[in-house]
Amino acid sequence: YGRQLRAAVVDARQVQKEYDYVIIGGGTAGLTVADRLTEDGKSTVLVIEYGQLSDSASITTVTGGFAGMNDPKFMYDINSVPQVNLRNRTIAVRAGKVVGGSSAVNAMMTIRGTAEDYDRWGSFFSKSSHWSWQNLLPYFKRALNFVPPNPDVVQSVNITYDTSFWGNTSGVYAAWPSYQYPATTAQMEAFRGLPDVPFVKDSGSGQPGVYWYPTFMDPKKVERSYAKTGHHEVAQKRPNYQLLAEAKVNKILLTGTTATGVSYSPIVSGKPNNDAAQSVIARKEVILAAGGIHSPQILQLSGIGPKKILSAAKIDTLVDLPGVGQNFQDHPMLSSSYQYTKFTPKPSGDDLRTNRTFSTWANEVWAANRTGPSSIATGNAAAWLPFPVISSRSAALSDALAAQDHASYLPADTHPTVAAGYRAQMLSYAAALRNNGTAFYNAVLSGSSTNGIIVDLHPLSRGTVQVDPSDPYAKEPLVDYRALTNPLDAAVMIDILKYTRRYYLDNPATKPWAARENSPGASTTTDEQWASFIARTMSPSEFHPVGTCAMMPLELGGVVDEELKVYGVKGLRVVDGSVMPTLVGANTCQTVYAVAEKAADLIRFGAPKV
Ligand SMILES: Cc1cc2nc3c(=O)[nH]c(=O)nc-3n(C[C@H](O)[C@H](O)[C@H](O)COP(=O)(O)OP(=O)(O)OC[C@H]3O[C@@H](n4cnc5c(N)ncnc54)[C@H](O)[C@@H]3O)c2cc1C
Repeated sequence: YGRQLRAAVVDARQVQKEYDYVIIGGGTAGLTVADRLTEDGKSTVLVIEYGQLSDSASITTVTGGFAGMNDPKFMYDINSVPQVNLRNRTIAVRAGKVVGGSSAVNAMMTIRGTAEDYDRWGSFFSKSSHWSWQNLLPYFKRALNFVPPNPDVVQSVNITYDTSFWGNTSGVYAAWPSYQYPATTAQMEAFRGLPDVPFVKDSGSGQPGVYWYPTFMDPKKVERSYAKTGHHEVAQKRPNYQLLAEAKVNKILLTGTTATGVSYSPIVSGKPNNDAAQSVIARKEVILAAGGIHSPQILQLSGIGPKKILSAAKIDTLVDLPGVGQNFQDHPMLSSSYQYTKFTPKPSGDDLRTNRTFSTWANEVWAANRTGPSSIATGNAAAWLPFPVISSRSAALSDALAAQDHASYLPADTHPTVAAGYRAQMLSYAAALRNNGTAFYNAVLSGSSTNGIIVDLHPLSRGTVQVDPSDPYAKEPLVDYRALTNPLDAAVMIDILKYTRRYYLDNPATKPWAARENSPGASTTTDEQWASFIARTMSPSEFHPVGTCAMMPLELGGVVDEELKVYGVKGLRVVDGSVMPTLVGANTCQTVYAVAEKAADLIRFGAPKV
């Protein structure tokens, strides 16, 4: 074999027999790791990605932030199993199927969790774990290239930031639109009308509060900045990097309990052609980076997972690993809705629809030099608040959570180690519910007279992602959020919704804007009514699937260790959102980049000495 590979983007016929590393999934994490591992110019890397390599405008467009996820070419087509506690509703499971993965289709909100979220991960191992806020901070800095907002925008809307939490070397940008609505600032300031709300100078500081945050955007091109532009396009200049797009990985090949390669089928006319299936050898490691939904599926298809699930699907169990596909988490989105009837701050997002002069100006400056309101994706301000700030019963809910029989809220046949891990997580959350280090409440500010999304940042229920026993290799996995199975989730969500009502209807700072509650409406007053509203309307997904290959100790149901190595298997790591043992109180993409940066160092240099 040669260290010098041929073209960087290859088709199945050009794939070599062997590489040092084979990466499954050319998404957010996979491309980040591939970029770092090829930096030395020597280690050969093949990335295998199901989706296509595309420059489609639905990926690159920043305006509005949702073009990618609305383009079915670039999305998996998966529906959850009916959710018993949500009136049997089925939920669309959204994940990107394209080079760049979900970073190509996400809403470009650039946020990290709080320090406590990352310290929690390490706490499941030991006090001296190298998974901590302090240890991840350098990787957050490496992960993104922060370009400050224009001084005129900073001045016009009072954006604050602190570059000490950011770096400027990555190919992936955290940048700012060239315009912000002053109405957004007014909505932020209106949180001062309620007690104890912290205001934070920079979104990267690891503190909860009300703050501005950037956009995954190339500030010169004013286009989406993501794993393809920031990592693939860097790595493809190197002779030791190759990407095979439009190929579906079927399974990881094991010799004994050592991962030695990968088998895949080229995609032809949109479908895997299994008659043309091939395999490729990984001399050093296989790196699984297929995301929170598909990484557990691929492990299970490879014979690594809970024996019971694998047997039901007629897959030979090579490594009985009970945690694979368990511990599934995503951020629930709540949907009460408000409308200000006398929204005075100007300009606001409404002006784009209702004010001819403003919208003409907006179109002109966008056409002339890609500036103005059309450079905004989904907005850049939100509130991320600890539970004691939003609820008067934080101590009571904390006590109730600690006292639960936790295992009784998991599926009946859950392995005792997985149940022990769940208990450890719930005890950590019980402490978090009564302190001010973890954000539970998220309200995105719209800059217009209607409200933005409302999110529960730390759900207590745990779902599952398993192979479909009826046809495990061909069908998408069975995704079950098991929404609201822990009854305290409803209690937390009720308090989130009540606080939202308070912000709009019972807040001296928003009073002059005369908000109207469109839903659920004034007749909803009792907790039973709120709970019914939640069951009818909430979505268990903000498209942030994590936890299904959890980095936890084996005795706590973990799938990977602190070096992200799969327990019981040699030569195999998981590096993507699925390794997060618990959700962070933030949209997940920035954390995935940081985890991938750290993983690349673990692979190259081994575990750090702490
Ligand atoms: C619609 C949407 C909106 C979002 N909005 C935001 C946001 O605004 N801000 C934010 O921070 N986060 C957001 N997220 C979440 C964030 O984008 C993800 O958490 C993150 O990108 C996940 O990275 P990953 O590496 O775990 O997986 P991905 O980036 O999804 O990568 C997995 C890759 O593996 C590939 N793959 C899967 N199975 C196979 C197989 N069998 N063979 C070959 N390849 C395979 C997939 O095609 C994909 O490219 C959003 C996500 C979505 C889907």
